Amino acid sequence: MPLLGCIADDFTGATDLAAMLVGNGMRTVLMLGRPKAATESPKADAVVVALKSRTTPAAQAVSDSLDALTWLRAAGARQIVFKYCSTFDSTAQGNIGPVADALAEALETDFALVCPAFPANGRTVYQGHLFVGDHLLNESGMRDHPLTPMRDASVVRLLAAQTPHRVGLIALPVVEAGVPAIDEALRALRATGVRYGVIDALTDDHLRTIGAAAAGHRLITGGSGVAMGLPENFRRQGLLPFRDDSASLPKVDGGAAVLVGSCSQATRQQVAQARPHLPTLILDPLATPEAGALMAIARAWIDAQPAGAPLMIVGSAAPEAVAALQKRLGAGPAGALIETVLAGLAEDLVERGIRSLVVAGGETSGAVVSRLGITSLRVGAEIAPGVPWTLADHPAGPLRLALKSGNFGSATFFLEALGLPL
Ligand SMILES: Nc1ncnc2c1ncn2[C@@H]1O[C@H](COP(=O)(O)OP(=O)(O)O)[C@@H](O)[C@H]1O
Ligand SMILES: O=C(O)[C@@H](O)C(=O)COP(=O)(O)O
Repeated sequence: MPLLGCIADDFTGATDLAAMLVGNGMRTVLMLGRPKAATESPKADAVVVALKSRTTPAAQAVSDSLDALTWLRAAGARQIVFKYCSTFDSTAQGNIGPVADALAEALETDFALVCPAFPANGRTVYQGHLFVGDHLLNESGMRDHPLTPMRDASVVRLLAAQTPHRVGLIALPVVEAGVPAIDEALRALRATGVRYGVIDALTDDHLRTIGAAAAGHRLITGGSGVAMGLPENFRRQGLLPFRDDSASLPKVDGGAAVLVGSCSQATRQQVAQARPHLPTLILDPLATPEAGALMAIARAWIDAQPAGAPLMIVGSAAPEAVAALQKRLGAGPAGALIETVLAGLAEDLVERGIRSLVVAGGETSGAVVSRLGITSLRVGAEIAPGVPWTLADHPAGPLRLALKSGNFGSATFFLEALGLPL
């Protein structure tokens, strides 16, 4: 019976969180999409349900999240984590606020922490402001995200625009003063009717303290960083044994491919580094803005590549090219076009014997995994912080998948993932 139940708003975010839990000694199963009511509870210490609810209409995101919550509670989860992006990816309407509101109400709690910090990947929160490396969120590449452009760095303000409830701040000195000081600050916030406490965190030590302070919380919201300290709470209660076997996965034979849908600066750098080492197709959706025709071009290219050699297919582009396609098709349809094409190509590649797929982009990963009909993943060791290899059952045989958040990984990530010389 799982101790911890998690609801992630996209698929890469779910693998990130699962990697964090595995790395901290919890056996973790990842369920892709809303589990059917009759789905048996997996034998795991933690279950992460991966939704594609970050950019769906808010009502859909709420209903999917509530369904996941119902299933997780029936499975026995004692505490719930709502995982969103460490860059707080959302729009002015949601979906973080509406989903958090609905989960809090269903769990009958009047308070939840809001902790997007993930220092291992450069996300820190100070005075409630989110930094990506040494830039404020709104001055980072997230400013130009195709679906969720982030134009403010104040997490308090961003969340306040998405919920009718009050949002407060637990500032760094309180976190540094330790668990009793955090408890005291939370009591004070609750007493004034604050529903959400954005909490500062700059280091893993801060996250572990925050995790300890959240031991009794029914609902915790944040990036994967906030989960770092949670396994220890269960260990302290004698509910979780020490485990050191959580990350090993069996070997998988077959070819490898990289599919890129993320337009983030980090991913575009990774493409630039990998391109000289990998046969690469850069899709041109502006020239061919139709899924069937774009796929036909890509299929012909795939068929012309040497059998067994790893390859890379790139749908993403620089901000000007993204803006041009969005102007022509609309932002939603432009994103859907690239997602549809990459997901269709993933299916083709698996048919052609590819067994390891590296997919860059959260929405893109969701589209690929859904198209492949995969419903659960075993989570293995990390290639880079927040990006583990995972193993999936597929009718063609076991598949290795690395679902990479657009922003994660060093410039050589694709080469590292494929085991190519750097
Ligand atoms: N050339 C392009 N023009 C417009 N949208 C694109 C282009 N390439 C990719 N996209 C879309 O951008 C979105 C990127 O989001 P996502 O896959 O979640 O990446 P990230 O992890 O960086 O957020 C996807 O919907 C993808 O289809
Ligand atoms: O928290 C994070 O940064 C990631 O886990 C995440 O959610 C990734 O989202 P994408 O950047 O859309 O892949």
